[in-house]
Amino acid sequence: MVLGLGTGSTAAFAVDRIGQLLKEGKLKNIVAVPTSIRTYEQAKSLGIPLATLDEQPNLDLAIDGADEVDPALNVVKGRGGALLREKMVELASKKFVCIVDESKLVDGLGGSKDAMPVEVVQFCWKYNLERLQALPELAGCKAKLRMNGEKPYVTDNSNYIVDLYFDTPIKDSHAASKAILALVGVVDHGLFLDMVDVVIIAGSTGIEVKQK
Ligand SMILES: O=C(CO)[C@H](O)[C@H](O)COP(=O)(O)O
Repeated sequence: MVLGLGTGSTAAFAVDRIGQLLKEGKLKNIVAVPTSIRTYEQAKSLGIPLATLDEQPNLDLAIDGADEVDPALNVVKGRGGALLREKMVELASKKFVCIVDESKLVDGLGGSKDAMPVEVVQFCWKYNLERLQALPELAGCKAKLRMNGEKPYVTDNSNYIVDLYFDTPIKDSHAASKAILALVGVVDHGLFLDMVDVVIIAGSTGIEVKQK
């Protein structure tokens, strides 16, 4: 089985568990494609056999966390900065499972008031930040360059991230996705639309599984 390994504090538990099952001999014949350098290092330290997307372009299953989940199982991802590799790996997977806790559930994407990330090239990032903020499809959003201390945060792909903040949920996330991707210099965004097959939600009363 070819497995996509997500990034973030929740996905890290899944990666640990996969490593443990391999060690105990309860899981065999898997190869995993990590979605970030962080996850690559974690998986390597656990002895999980690894490959790149170039080597394994057809994945059976990808497991990852998410920042927001709407009722149609569309999600926001990328507050951990790994959105581009996550989207590439998860789109290449036959099945994509998200694991979240109930705090991630929203009525509409952008509704948590926290960041919806957009990965942009470093060249004239400010120009693109202003163009993102001015898109009618993102009406009223505030855009901020993600920082790492005094310096801009740099992704595994050597790009910057512009975080978008909304007062109210995005009206039409498909239109927003299209408009963002039409800006030259934008690499990708954290709207993962029509991608998730299953969401496993941990809540105070137990586990709930939602599927498409
Ligand atoms: O998209 C991601 C990283 O780019 C993460 O999956 C997302 O931010 C959720 O992280 P966490 O499980 O730590 O809340």
